[in-house]
Amino acid sequence: MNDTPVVGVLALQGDVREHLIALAAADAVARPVRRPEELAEVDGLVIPGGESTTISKLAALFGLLEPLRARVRAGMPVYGTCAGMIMLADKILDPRSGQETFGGIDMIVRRNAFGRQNESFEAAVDMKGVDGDPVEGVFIRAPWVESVGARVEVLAEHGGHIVAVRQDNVLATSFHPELTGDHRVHGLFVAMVRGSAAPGAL
Ligand SMILES: NC(=O)CC[C@H](N)C(=O)O
Repeated sequence: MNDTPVVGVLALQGDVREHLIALAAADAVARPVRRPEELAEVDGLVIPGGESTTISKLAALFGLLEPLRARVRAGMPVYGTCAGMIMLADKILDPRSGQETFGGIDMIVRRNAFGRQNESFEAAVDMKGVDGDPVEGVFIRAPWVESVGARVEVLAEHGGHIVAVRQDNVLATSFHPELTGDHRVHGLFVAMVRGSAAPGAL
């Protein structure tokens, strides 16, 4: 791949702009993705935080559910934050009726596990694959990971709960690095897109 990968941000709902800025700061060409034709043109994709039930509905409406599932299966690197993490789980513990995910990580997530909007918090999180100081984890109605399959690498925990994981080409965090101005997690993802951060090497 050339040195500057093109990384899309799924732009159906959620904090799209913040991810576009963080990806550009991490040396990717970043662009919003709303249509299957746009999905076909990116080397990697970020699924932002927002509301997973809304993202699920809009993805079906925009004809993106199947094309996106197919690209994840084909090995396209994908990174989901918060609602994006939920969208990448093979299973949701407490889904709304009809709520679908793209899947990609053999895990079960619990939505809103850390509490409601007014219980949002920040915490220092030590994350495997991110050198130096802990990352500032911003948790907003965040999910946690209840359980993972054998192929899932746990990258971070907070309060005894799994909050960052990777399975092969798919990365997910309960928290929102795009809101902190610290672009190291996006840097890790861009390295995955470039093919320079192999699974198990973190
Ligand atoms: N900040 C977020 O992305 C919140 C996620 C939200 N609780 C959901 O279930 O989708």
